Amino acid sequence: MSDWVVALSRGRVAEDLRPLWEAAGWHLPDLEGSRSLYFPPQGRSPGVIVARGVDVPTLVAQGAAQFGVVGRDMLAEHPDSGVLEVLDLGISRCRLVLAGQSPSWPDGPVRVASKYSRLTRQFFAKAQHPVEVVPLSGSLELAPLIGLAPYIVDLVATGATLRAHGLVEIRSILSSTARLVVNPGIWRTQAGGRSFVREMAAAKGRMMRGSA
Ligand SMILES: Nc1ncnc2c1ncn2[C@@H]1O[C@H](COP(=O)(O)OP(=O)(O)OP(=O)(O)O)[C@@H](O)[C@H]1O
Ligand SMILES: O=P(O)(O)OC[C@H]1O[C@H](OP(=O)(O)OP(=O)(O)O)[C@H](O)[C@@H]1O
Repeated sequence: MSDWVVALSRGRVAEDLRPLWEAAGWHLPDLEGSRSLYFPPQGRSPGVIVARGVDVPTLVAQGAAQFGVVGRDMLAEHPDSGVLEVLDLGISRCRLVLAGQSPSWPDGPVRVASKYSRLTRQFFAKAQHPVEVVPLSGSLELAPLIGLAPYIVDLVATGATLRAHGLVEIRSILSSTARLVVNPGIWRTQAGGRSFVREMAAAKGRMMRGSA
C-alpha cells in the first residue's frame, strides 16, 4: 500500500498530471466525475486530496497531505507557505504576464487587475513605476473591457484568452510549471519520501520520452 497522499487541484493540474501518474503505473481517480474530495491510497497508487490550488500548500504544511502539486505561480505569490519544493513536474506550463489593449509600456501611474497582487506589486516596484492593484479572483480579461482597470496581470499559455478579449502581452513576469511540494517535517523524518520523489522523477522522464 502506498504511504503517500498528494493534495492537488481538480481540472487542469489533475488532467495534466494524469499521463505522469500513468507513466508511474499508478491509478488517478476520475476527479471530475466524482463529488469526493478524498481518495485513499490504493495498492501502489498514492491517495489524493482535492483542494483549491491556492490551498494546496496549506494542506501540505499542516500535514493533511504529505505531498502536493501546485503551480510555481502560486508558490511565488505565497512565498511563506511553509512547504519545500522538491520536483519541477514540467506540466501546466504557463507564464504570468502584464497585458493591456496596446503593447506599449504604461504612461504614468497604472491600475492593474490581478489575483497575483504580491507579484504585481513586486514587478512594478522593481520597475520603479507606481501601481494600484485591483484584486480580483477570476475573469481578469474582462477588467479592461468594463473599465475596471486598463491593465491585467494574469496567466497565459496559448494566448487565446487574451486575443479573445482584444488584449496583448506587454511584459512577461514569471514562467510557471507545476511543482511537487512536500511537508518539511516529513521530508526530514521519513526516508521513503525520497524514493517517492525519485519514482515521480522517473515517471516524468518516461512521460516526456513518450510524448517526444
Ligand atoms: N492556461 C493555462 N495553461 C497551463 N497552465 C495553467 C493555465 N492556467 C493556469 N495554469 C496553471 O494551473 C494552475 C491551476 O490553474 P487553474 O486555472 O486550473 O486553477 P485556479 O482557477 O487557479 O484554481 P481554483 O479553481 O482553485 O481557483 C495555475 O496555478 C497555473 O500554475
Ligand atoms: O492563454 P490561454 O491558453 O488562453 O490560457 C490562459 C487562461 O487560462 C487561465 O484561466 P482558466 O484556467 O480559468 O481558463 P481555461 O481553463 O478556460 O483556459 C488563465 O487565467 C487565462 O484566463
